[in-house]
Amino acid sequence: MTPGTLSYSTRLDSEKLGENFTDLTIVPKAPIVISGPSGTGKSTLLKRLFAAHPNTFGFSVSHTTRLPRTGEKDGIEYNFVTKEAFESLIAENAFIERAKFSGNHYGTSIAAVKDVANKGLVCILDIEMEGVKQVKKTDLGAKFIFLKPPSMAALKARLEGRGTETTDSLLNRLMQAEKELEYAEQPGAHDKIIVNDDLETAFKELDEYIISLL
Ligand SMILES: Nc1ncnc2c1ncn2[C@@H]1O[C@H](COP(=O)(O)OP(=O)(O)OP(=O)(O)O)[C@@H](O)[C@H]1O
Repeated sequence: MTPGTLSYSTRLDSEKLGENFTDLTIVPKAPIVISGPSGTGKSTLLKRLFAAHPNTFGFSVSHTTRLPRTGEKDGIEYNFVTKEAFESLIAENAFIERAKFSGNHYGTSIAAVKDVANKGLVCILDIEMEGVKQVKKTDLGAKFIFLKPPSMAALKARLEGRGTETTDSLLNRLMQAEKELEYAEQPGAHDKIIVNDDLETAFKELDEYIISLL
């Protein structure tokens, strides 16, 4: 079955049976975790994946203490919260994973993951290395995909090209990238490693792998 066929028939079923319906025969029980250095292209590829398969996947909306970038909306890209609010959620054990990165807290709440499943969608978790390690400790049975940049030079160029980083945050992200790449080298760290060099090729590989899980 081609990905196109799958997407089309899923959309038809949804239209016939209700907005939130997804054919349970093609929905895995486990979330799919995608990680990789900041700037490697996770958001870019996931946007395409969601567009190619409407009514199939959902993001859990993470919490963060970092400030919204231009155009980002609360509750859409992230739940933007204060440090105090984030700490209260930690105390309530609300998170399945959380990490501090570039001076800011990020976290995925259990409620946010459940919200996705409650809509009949497969939860895609876009998280960083410490989060991956923490999800591995749970019994969610997640599948782990690592998105790798073709080189550190390409990663730096992408972060610079995105225009979102200061000199400091760029350096922090590149240092963190080295750690992520080192972790990804460990056998069994991820179920699938995809190099995002040519965007079309990387998308095809990601799409085919994910469809093979459904
Ligand atoms: N294959 C590619 N070739 C060239 N540029 C790319 C490629 N994939 C993504 N980019 C560009 O690289 C930049 C970073 O991509 P993106 O924001 O998707 O990364 P990310 O992994 O989601 O980062 P973060 O973890 O910081 O959110 C963007 O400007 C994007 O357009």
